[in-house]
Amino acid sequence: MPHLGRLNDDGSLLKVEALEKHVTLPGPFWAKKARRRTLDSVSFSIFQGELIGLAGVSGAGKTTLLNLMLGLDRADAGHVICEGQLIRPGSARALRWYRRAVQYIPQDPASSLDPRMTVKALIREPLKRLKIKADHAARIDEALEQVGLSPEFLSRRPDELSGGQAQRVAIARAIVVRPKLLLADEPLSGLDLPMQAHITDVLKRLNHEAGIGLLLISHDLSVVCRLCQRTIILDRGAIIEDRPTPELFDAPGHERTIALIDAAAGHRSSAVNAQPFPFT
Ligand SMILES: Nc1ncnc2c1ncn2[C@@H]1O[C@H](COP(=O)(O)OP(=O)(O)OP(=O)(O)O)[C@@H](O)[C@H]1O
Repeated sequence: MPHLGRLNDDGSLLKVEALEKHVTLPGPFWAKKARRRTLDSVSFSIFQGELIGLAGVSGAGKTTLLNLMLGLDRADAGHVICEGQLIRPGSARALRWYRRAVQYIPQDPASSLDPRMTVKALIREPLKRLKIKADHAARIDEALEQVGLSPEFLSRRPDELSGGQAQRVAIARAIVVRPKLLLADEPLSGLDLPMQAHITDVLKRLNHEAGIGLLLISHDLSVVCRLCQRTIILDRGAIIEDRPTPELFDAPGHERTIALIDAAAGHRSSAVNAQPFPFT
């Protein structure tokens, strides 16, 4: 499929339209299996360069939605659309254009980085896999610099990296293909506060300087409010809020949002060297 570079009919880069997903619950082999709805008519659009937070408690359906948006799983109803094309599971070749446009940052970089590979080989790997014809060495240097790592890291292996350095390598691997959008699954979890602030700055800079959009998935609204202009709250598989972040914090429209804001404020106040919580 050629990379057409056009937008969806509503002007968005990525559109999620009335997505439904069910899971079949385990039970005795003779019984009719019960089904539970994990996504319920989920719709939203992501426009070029937007910084969006997708928040919800554990079990809200964030991972289920992410897997559909990445074309790793098939919806029971509804669509994911990018550049006017339906996104669904397919061969690596068929999805190559999409992987160039939309990249994924995993939750646990340490376990997603092949321990046998050097940082240089790890960052080069998506360029090779996606058959990107460019000066690979120059792209690798550029990506490393964008995440604030010096060239001395190129020869290191994952077990020679701290958690924050490994996360920056994971981000470098995602941006080396020059995507339009990053889908990041809890990218700050497991990092201390200074490193969280550093990675937040890296993601902000990528947005300002390279125009890369972000869908940041997190259960923690304190992370979302530092980075994202718009916040979507997912609750029991359905979107209950989709609003500008300051507005959501000023006047939350749902009791489940208030609970998430209270939890986020609690995280901040219990943290050493906590910075002021911007919207409370
Ligand atoms: N394979 C499965 N079998 C049964 N239930 C499942 C399966 N996968 C997901 N679920 C259920 O679907 C719901 C949504 O799960 P999902 O992992 O998408 O939530 P989440 O918001 O990502 O949670 P977390 O923040 O803990 O990762 C949960 O109730 C979960 O128990």
